[in-house]
Amino acid sequence: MLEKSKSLAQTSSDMLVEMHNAGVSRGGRWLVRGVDLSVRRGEIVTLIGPNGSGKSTTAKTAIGIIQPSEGHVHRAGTLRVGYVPQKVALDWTLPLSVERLMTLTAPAGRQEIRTALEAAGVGHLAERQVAALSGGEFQRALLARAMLRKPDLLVLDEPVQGVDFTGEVALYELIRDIRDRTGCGILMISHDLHIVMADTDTVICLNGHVCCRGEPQSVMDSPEYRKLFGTRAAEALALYRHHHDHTHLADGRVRHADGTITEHCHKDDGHHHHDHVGTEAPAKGGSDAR
Ligand SMILES: Nc1ncnc2c1ncn2[C@@H]1O[C@H](COP(=O)(O)OP(=O)(O)OP(=O)(O)O)[C@@H](O)[C@H]1O
Repeated sequence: MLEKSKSLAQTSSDMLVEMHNAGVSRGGRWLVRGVDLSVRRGEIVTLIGPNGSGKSTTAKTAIGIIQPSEGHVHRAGTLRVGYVPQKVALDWTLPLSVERLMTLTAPAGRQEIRTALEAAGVGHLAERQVAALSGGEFQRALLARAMLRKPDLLVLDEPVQGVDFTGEVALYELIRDIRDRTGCGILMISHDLHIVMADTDTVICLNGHVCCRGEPQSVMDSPEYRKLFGTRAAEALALYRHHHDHTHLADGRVRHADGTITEHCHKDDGHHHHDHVGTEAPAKGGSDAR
């Protein structure tokens, strides 16, 4: 198996990370395969997909925490990564202030910490115990910590987990502000199959492979949606739906719409007829079950 991960001077100066046909296998099983992905400076790329579809594995492979089992990952030579993982290992019974949380992974000066917390909208919580933070406040603190590294690439694994809808909209606005202010690229994993930030440049839907990709079109103008979530939410979020034209069998093989069964599927293998991205009616729907 090929194992390639390298920095290439030949990528354009804006290119932060590129994956070409990257796959990760463990114990004889492909966790994810055939991933093509790139994130440039100032770009927001969102990974969506059901649980276990390989989103975290893909993000970790992009930043070098995991080496690809096949394919290639190219990162800009001087790439600084800010990473907010899905799970943070904390002993919630121990006293830990927000300020101290900021220095658990790397040292940072007090002023620097204050500035980062202010920028994330939680400057007033520096002395607060982490266990006493709300879900949204905790995610903001983690974002502030990631920003301390002044990253070129910010990788956010489910940044709105445990956050209610209003908090989710506010967090997405903060993430967009961070991109606008710093010009960093953002690779984000969305916890929701259907809703992604309107500012996302590219949505990539994974299900062990790239099912489909494209731009989310922000057209949330249905009266029902606006009534439910408000006009502001409609401006901040976009709905992304897609159709599946194949089924993942229990043994890992793929049954296509035309009835054929293959070991794996790729978008150009001739079995797919309508991989696409579209903005549709706002009712949640579309299945991505294996
Ligand atoms: N080190 C590992 N060894 C074996 N299997 C693994 C390993 N890491 C992840 N997996 C499996 O790979 C699959 C993809 O996991 P991954 O965490 O990338 O999915 P995900 O899309 O991020 O899921 P979720 O939405 O639940 O967070 C899962 O079935 C998971 O159990």
